[in-house]
Amino acid sequence: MTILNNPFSLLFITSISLFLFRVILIKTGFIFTFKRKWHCIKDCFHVYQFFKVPEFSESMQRNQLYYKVLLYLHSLASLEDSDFTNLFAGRKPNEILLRLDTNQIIEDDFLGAKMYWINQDKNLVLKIRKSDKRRVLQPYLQHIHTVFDEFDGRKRELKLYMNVVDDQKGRWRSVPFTHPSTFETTAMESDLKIKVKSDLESFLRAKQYYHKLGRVWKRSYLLYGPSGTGKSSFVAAVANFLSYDVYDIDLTKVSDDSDLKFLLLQTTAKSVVVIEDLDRYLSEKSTAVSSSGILNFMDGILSSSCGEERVMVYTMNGKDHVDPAILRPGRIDVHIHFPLCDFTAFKTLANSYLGLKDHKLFPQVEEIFQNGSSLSPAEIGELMNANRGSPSRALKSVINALQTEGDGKGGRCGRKAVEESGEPSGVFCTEGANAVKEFKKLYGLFRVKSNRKSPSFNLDNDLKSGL
Ligand SMILES: Nc1ncnc2c1ncn2[C@@H]1O[C@H](COP(=O)(O)OP(=O)(O)OP(=O)(O)O)[C@@H](O)[C@H]1O
Ligand SMILES: [Mg+2]
Repeated sequence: MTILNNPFSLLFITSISLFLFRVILIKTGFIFTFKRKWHCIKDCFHVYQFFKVPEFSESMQRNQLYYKVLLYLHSLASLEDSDFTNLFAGRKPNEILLRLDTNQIIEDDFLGAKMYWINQDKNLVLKIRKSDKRRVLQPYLQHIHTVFDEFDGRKRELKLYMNVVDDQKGRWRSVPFTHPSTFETTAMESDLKIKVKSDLESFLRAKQYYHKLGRVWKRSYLLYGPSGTGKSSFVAAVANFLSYDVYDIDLTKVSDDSDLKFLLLQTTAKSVVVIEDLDRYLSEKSTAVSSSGILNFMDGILSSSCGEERVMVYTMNGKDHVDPAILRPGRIDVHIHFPLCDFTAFKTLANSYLGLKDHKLFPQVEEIFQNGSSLSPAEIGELMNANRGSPSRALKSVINALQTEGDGKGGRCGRKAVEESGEPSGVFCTEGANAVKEFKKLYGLFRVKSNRKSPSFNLDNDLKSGL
């Protein structure tokens, strides 16, 4: 009693009690529970309005706003305060990304109003006080657009989408697209490279132009040529050049023509949609999609509603056995031939793989190429890679491989030429030939060997610089 009568003791006990109470509040999470209850009580005195942003529209098209909002929410600091957050490894070393989990609520402040986002399965729901709605809703949505555009302006993380079978959450699965191929690393005629780049650049700027013409804002390319000539690498270079995502369609996983349409519907703008080895699918009939299904995919009415701002790419080993309807003028905008390696392509490869701009063996290589080439850039690149420790050895092994792997006649004749020149190249000759054979086995290159003598890259259709 005497202690309680003493004001100093009383003050001391009160301070200790308050301190302990604070510690309990903070350490136990009681304060969070209290805050939550308080919110519930406050909610009873406000009327809220809800706005749903679904991932897909009624016609199963992807809703761009959904992705914009999701990206915006992932940029908010308050994401860390959500009860349950997913953690993912980022692209940079040691980078960790936070991602909202389903049924979690994230808070945002805008112009003094509280905005709540609820992540439901395939929907994002905005909860906002009715009294704030008229004042803040429009500016808030505009703010989300601006943040997204700023983010998109910086180099965004590209994605590679692949179609899967029987998936409940949509037909596309994505992984980060990290293919390093660029136009600089692709060996092709420099004139052609410049034309393709300017065609893509003018396509990017031509939205109004296409619409004035009543055309869908898309551009399609057919890449054809033997295996290992850089068709797939070219697709990656296009995607990196445009900063577009890639949708790679595996036709064996498409159940019928309408399924193919459905897949196209689910692609997003700013993307490269690719069908690789189209000729093989059609000739082997390894897909349930018909030729007319492919034609509809290429230019069907569907593309007018969801084909905007897309680059479509089809690759083939050769055009010979393909339905002429697919190749008819006007259907695919640009045809690009990918030939076997020529001297120009060789020099680009030597520069990339060996850091060589010139070498005393170059004239010899050029002479061999003048008789026609028998190897693809992939094969020559692999020989250079295997001998990258010694540029001279790499070049000799390329020379020997070109001579040995020539069309029989070229092989014998070439080897003789080397032997006559007194070069100690017998070893390289065998090594080169074996290396190429091994490489061919590895990459399944023993298949089609058509178009062996393909003198240069060419565009079947002139690229229209006006577009
Ligand atoms: N023109 C080229 N320039 C630079 N590298 C090339 C070129 N062609 C092929 N390569 C190299 O060879 C490898 C295989 O090339 P790629 O997969 O692009 O060939 P492809 O034409 O798509 O073959 P396929 O018809 O078998 O699919 C790649 O790793 C690439 O680096
Ligand atoms: Mg390929």
